[in-house]
This record gives sequence, structure tokens and C-alpha cells, in this order.
Amino acid sequence: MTSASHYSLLVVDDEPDLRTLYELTLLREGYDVETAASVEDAWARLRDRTYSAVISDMRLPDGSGLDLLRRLEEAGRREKTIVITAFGSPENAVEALKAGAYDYLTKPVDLKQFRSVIASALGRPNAGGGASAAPGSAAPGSAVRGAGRSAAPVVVLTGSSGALDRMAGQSAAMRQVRGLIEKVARSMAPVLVSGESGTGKELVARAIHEGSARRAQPFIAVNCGAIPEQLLEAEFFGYRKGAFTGAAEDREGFFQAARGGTLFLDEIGDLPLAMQSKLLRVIQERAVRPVGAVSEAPVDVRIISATHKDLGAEVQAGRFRQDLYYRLNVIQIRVPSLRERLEDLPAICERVLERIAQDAGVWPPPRLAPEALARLARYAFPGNVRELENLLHRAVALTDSEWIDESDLGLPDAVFADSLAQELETPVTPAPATPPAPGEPPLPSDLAAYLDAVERDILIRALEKHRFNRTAAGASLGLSLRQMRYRMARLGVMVAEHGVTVDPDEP
Ligand SMILES: Nc1ncnc2c1ncn2[C@@H]1O[C@H](COP(=O)(O)OP(=O)(O)OP(=O)(O)O)[C@@H](O)[C@H]1O
Repeated sequence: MTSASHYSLLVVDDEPDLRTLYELTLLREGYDVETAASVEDAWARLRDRTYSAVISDMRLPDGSGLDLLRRLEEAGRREKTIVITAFGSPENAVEALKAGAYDYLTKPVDLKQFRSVIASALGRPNAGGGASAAPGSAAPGSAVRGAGRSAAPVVVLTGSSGALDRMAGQSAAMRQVRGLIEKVARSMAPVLVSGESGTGKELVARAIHEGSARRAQPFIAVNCGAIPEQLLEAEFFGYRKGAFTGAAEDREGFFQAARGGTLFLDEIGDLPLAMQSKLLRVIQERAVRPVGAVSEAPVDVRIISATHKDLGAEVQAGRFRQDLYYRLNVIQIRVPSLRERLEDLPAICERVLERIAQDAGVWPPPRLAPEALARLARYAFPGNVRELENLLHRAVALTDSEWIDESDLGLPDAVFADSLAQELETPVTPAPATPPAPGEPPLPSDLAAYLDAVERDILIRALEKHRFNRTAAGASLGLSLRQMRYRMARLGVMVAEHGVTVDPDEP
């Protein structure tokens, strides 16, 4: 482990007594410490050299800790920043986290917590004041996979499995998600990942963990909806021997198991209100009290939560605590549905097929025939990437060649009628009947193919008119971007580098 003297810290506070207290605490830990009393004083030092971290009070005589933070961000500096906010001003803390602070502390500063937060910012293990799970070891929480559960509520990840590498797709939406992952990985800020079921929310959480200084510590994924209500407290916070019938020995909970690492709370919207209050307390206090224990113990855990529900609406409906929502939702990452990024479909299929082949020990991986891909692109995928994975698993099992064709997909025509109606979100109304006029062209022999050709032509003309911008072209036709994308995918119309291309295999 790197020795503490290799880390240099800058402490910024205008109160001499506090400055000395922080300085002495950190010197005792073995760090190299310098101090400053104002924004300008701090900036003058930062111009001369770099530090491992900057710890700044929020209120300074010539500005605020946020000003300092923003200057560091603008200059692209790598120092981790920790701000110290006045008690009872959570909005300042949230603002600091959004501006890029690694973490915040509230006055009066608890020195144990102070040391722990700084160690955590520097990526030094054993932050949190208690015994930490050894890096790379299986955390004790893995033992909670109880018998009789319908879905395993906990998954423990140690080491790296390359979640970012697993994440295929270069659509604008996915590029934005990746950018956010990289940005938030550097801080301790709580993240709320939202998105429909199966979109890849857990993959995002893992990628954040793997990109953070906590990567060598455990990643504990908990499905909040899969744990019986009466067991929640013991599972989350652990218990002491004799705390209740059957508690034959002390056991750690998810929080202790995730010590120094990341706790991923999936389906957070499923937590009952009573448990929400207890979770809020732990987040505020950064300490947990196991069931049956007399005192709390500090714990350093980063929380990432996920939901497929509209948590804001859950708050409105009184089913989710507003204060907890506020704490968890400092940074939100929305993972788009597969329908909204159909352009990612080929890349995701390829990646998933590679994985399936690898797991089965088969190489090269099977490939999708163009008409099979076109058929997939017409489907609405209510279960998103997970549904696509299942479908491809089945298709690989069915095909006896290197190619997966339409018939291997097992997508009956009926599902497309449903998908189309769902996607368009508007009732399909028949066109008003017009009386035939003399000299009109003959009636088409295949109405669907005829209308497709007309629609394809209109889409292409609108795209050309609007310089291949799908949003503008769609709007000119009264379509949302989503509807436009769907129609383009259905008709095999693609925007390429130098114009529009049409997949000739499409109807
Ligand atoms: N962009 C992607 N590229 C390749 N595979 C992906 C992608 N996104 C998700 N997956 C895969 O899809 C599956 C579902 O992803 P994940 O479990 O992260 O979704 P989720 O949103 O957390 O689901 P749920 O809401 O049901 O908990 C996983 O096997 C994951 O690896």
C-alpha cells in the first residue's frame, strides 16, 4: 500500500482553530499537509503545485468552497475535493457533489469520519473505522442467499469484470450514459440509475464501481424487492447473536459487507416506508447499528440505487420518502429503452452473441442474417436488452448453422401488431374513404407493401430536406424522434455518413 506521506493535502478554512485541528489530525495520519485561509490563498498554492486532495470549508471570507471547486474543475485538475458544510444545509452538500466534489462533511466534523472520508477519497483501504473486507475477498454478505427465496437478492462482485466493455452501443444516448459513468466514478455522490426493466441499470452501477477508487473493494448488489419485509433490517444492517430467535451468531449485513466499496440497491422503489426511514438515517449518519447491538459503527459505503419506477411520482403518491429521494438522487443516470436506441441493436446483438458463444465454448459466434436483424428492429422489446439476450439464447439453441435467420427468432407476427400499437402511442385511425375519381391509378395489389413504399419515400424526402437530422425531419411530419426512429427501422431506412441508405431486404 502507498504510504500516507505520499499524499499531499491542502486544508482551506478561515478559522485558525479548526484549521489547526484538521491539520493535526491529518499530520497524525502521516499525510503531508498544507493550509490556506481563503479562496485566493488556496488558489495561489494550487497554482504552484498539485495536491492529492483539497479539503475546504464551504464559507470562506472571499467566496465559497464551491468557487474553489469550480475553478479546479474548469482547470481540469485531478485533485479530489471534499467540502465541509454547515449543519442543516443539505442543499449545499448536494450542490457540491453535483459540481464534482468527491464527498462532503457536515459541521461539527466528526474526526473519525473526517479521517475515513479522506482515506476513501485517496483510495486507501480500511476507510470507515472498522475492519474492512480484504480487497478481492468474498464479502460475508454473500452468505445471505437464503433458502426459499424466489430471486437471489444479493450478488457480490469482487475484482473487475469489465462492465464498460460489456456495454455495447454507440448511440448518442449511450455515449451520454458512458460520459456520466466516467464523471461520477470519480466522486462519492449517490447516483440514481433509472430506466425500464432490463435496460442495463446494474451494468451501469458496476461500471461506476469499476471506474472508481473503490474498485478493489466489494460491489454488493441487492434486489430490494426480493427480500421479505421482516428480514430487511437484519439483512441490511446485520445482527448480534441472540437478537432474535434463530440468531445463533453475529452476522454482518449488506452495509458491512460493502465496507469500503459500493452498495447497489436495485428496485429501491420497492422498499417499504419503515425501511426507507432506517436507510435514510444510515446515509445521514454514515453509521449502522446491527439489530440487537447497543451502538452504531461507522461504515464507508457508496450507494448507487436503481429503479424502473418514476420515483418522483412515488414521492407524490406518498409511497417514497421525499428526503430519501433527495439524498439518493444527487446524480441521475437514465438508461434509455432499447426502442429508443435501435441503432445500437446490431452492436448489442453482436456482443451478446459473442458472450453466448464464449460461455458455450463455441467459436466463431453465430451471426444474425440481415432479415433476422431487420425483424428484431421491428420488435418493441418491452423487456429490453435482457429480453433480447433470452431471445438470442433461444435462437442459438435452435439454429444448426452459423447463421441465425428469421425463423430461429421465434417472434410470431402477432407480436409486431402489439409492438407497433404500443410504440406509436396513438390509436391507429383508418384514413377517410375518398370516392374514386376518373383517371386514378389502379388499386395496388398489395396494400401494405404499397403504403410502406409511400411512407419510405416520404421519410427519405423529409430526411434529405432536413439534412438527415431525424428529429427535425420527424417534427416536420408530426412525429416524435422515437416514432421517426421506429418507422425508419421498420422500413430499413438508415442515415449513413453521406445520405440515406435503404436496406433492400426490408418490405
Ligand atoms: N448495452 C449493452 N450491451 C450489451 N449487453 C447489455 C447492455 N445493456 C445491458 N446488457 C445486458 O442485459 C442484461 C440486463 O442488464 P441489467 O441486469 O444491467 O439490467 P437492469 O436494468 O438492471 O434490469 P432490471 O431492471 O431487471 O434489474 C445483462 O445481462 C446485461 O449484461
